[in-house]
Amino acid sequence: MSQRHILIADDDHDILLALKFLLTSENYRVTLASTPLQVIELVKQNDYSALLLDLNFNLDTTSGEEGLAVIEQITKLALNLPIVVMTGWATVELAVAAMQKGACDFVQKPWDNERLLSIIRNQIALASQKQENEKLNVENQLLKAQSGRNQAMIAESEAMQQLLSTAEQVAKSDVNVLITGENGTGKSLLAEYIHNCSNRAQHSLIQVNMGAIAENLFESEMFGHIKGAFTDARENRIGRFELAHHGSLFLDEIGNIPISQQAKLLRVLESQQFERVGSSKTQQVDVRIIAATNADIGSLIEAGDFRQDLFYRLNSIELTLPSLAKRQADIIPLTEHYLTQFCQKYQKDSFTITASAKQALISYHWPGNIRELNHLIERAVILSSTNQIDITQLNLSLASQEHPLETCIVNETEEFDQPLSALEKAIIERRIAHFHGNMSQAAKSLGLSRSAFYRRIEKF
Ligand SMILES: Nc1ncnc2c1ncn2[C@@H]1O[C@H](COP(=O)(O)OP(=O)(O)OP(=O)(O)O)[C@@H](O)[C@H]1O
Repeated sequence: MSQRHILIADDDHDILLALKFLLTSENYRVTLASTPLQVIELVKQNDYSALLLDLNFNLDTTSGEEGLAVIEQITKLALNLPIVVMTGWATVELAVAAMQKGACDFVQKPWDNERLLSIIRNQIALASQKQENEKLNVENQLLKAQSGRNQAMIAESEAMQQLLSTAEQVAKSDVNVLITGENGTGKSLLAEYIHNCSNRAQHSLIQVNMGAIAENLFESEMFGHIKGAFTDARENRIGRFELAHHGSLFLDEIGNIPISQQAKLLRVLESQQFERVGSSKTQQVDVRIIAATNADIGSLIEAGDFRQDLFYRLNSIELTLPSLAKRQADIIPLTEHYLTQFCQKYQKDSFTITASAKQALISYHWPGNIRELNHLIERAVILSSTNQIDITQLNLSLASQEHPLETCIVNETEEFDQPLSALEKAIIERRIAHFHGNMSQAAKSLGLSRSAFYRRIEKF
């Protein structure tokens, strides 16, 4: 464990020296400050494990006002820094006031060495536990949203073999990667693959869908906020950059980053520094960015909707996933993979596919790529009354009609077998396929805002 660093603040030189002696002999690293201003500056620039703070500096020696003002500022700067206050004029009222401002314990001068050391030890342990919990809470929420990931990647075609071998090489370097490709070609899966092959694999891969974040919450989601920073900020909240520290951050659908927020993102990518909303303390992170898009970023740049400098930061290396129609050698292995998966899920015996069905799958143009194949096989497994998939069960003729909107609803007999959520999912898929992956148009056609549309997609 790295050496714990304690900041001690008092205007009495002898007290500073005595405490320094005590704490260094216990193997703490110690920094001393003798004015409130110094304390604030030091906390802004460094990370400490605890602050031992005298409540009375020169101006006024008994009220504790100066110390209380320092506590108020420090709690906004260093969210999880435990503050232990000391004073020679301890009163219950002052102790209570200090705790209300955010101090976590109180010591009266002259102090008892053992008690002081035990308080510091306990408060440091509590603070790191609290920080860990805060991180775990948000991570759990994200993991729930991402559950079902960590899937096998089927890549038998020449094109995919080459792509994966380049991805492995790129993964070992720490450069930012941009993954491009049509909807449903496996961009998220490739991002996971790159993270898992990288030296950061032991740390988290944090995913953010840029289209799903409301513009006014962008900063808070990405950089976190402190309690009270805005009306709904009832608790401190860790942002995605902080969560991805030492790991990778996957920015999906980067074409949807609002132009008003792009400069803020660029700054973090350039300096790896940011501030939580409401805090003036700058934090340093070590994060590798993997971004993905199916949009034509070149046109967005021309239209003034995407910053060129941000694009250059994101696409140090660009990897393009071929559409499924361009990797026919993957179609049957993927089909078999999904058959096994859905037979298990729906507790059915294994399925076989007829030669004509295989041929139809290979010849089909797959506008929705692997996602479309996945859903088609799921549907076939659910609806089939035998354990064989023939061309008739595939319904490819319907699919190949370029997904007209009129066929958005599954046919009536099927409709009565399906829960509302399945129908909603089917409609959303159809709209996406109909508009060739243009999410804004698909959302608009359903009378939804883009972020409401993305929230539904994430739900499924
Ligand atoms: N090579 C593959 N092997 C197995 N399954 C795959 C493969 N590629 C993609 N999939 C599956 O296809 C579906 C779509 O993949 P994914 O979400 O990664 O695509 P995407 O390109 O990120 O889509 P979008 O652009 O819509 O966000 C997922 O269920 C994923 O598990």
